[in-house]
Amino acid sequence: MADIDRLAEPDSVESSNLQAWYYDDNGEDQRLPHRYEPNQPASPEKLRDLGVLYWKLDPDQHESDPKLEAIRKKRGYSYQDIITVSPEKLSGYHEKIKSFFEEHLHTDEEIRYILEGSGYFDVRDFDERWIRICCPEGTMIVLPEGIYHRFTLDQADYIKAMRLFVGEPVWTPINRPADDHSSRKEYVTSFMPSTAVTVT
Ligand SMILES: CSCCC(=O)/C(O)=C/O
Ligand SMILES: [Fe+2]
Repeated sequence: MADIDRLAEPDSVESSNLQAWYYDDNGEDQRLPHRYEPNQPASPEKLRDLGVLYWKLDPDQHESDPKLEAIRKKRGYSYQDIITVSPEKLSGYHEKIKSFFEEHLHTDEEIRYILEGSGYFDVRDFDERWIRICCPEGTMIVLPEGIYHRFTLDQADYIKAMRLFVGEPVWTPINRPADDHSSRKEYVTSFMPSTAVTVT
């Protein structure tokens, strides 16, 4: 395997230290962890099967990180910017926070690299359960095109994230229901267990 391919490999199921769990929809503040009692962890295999990729990177090096550079090159991420989500830093904070937490999909991957602070991405599995993915500083996460998901800050109310994209960015969320959207159909074909083709 070439160096760039090795460097750009997502964290493996075995090496993963990402924390994810099934979301207890108990009506409390969305920024709380919403863990069941006892907790119901979601395995790295489960996230892999849903098409979620992630890497643990060093945010102090984000301006000259060979691993980030390899990921960017390998996956064609030609665009990047930085977004800070906090009541003080983001104009239209309340509307944006509300829209991030509406269940939606995108017509492209959603790629975020958490440089400071933390938050939660929730992804829907095929049993209609939410899986909450904890994203502390240093997490780079890729949600595949067409996956239903949402985002919330945690109680610290602060995240600074790099957004990456292939080509000209399109941030527009497509709210659920979007089952007939081509991106959703493609996602279902690729990842739903009864339709996905498994490569052995
Ligand atoms: C962590 S960046 C803010 C969330 C966001 O940009 C988005 O599109 C959520 O789905
Ligand atoms: Fe999104």
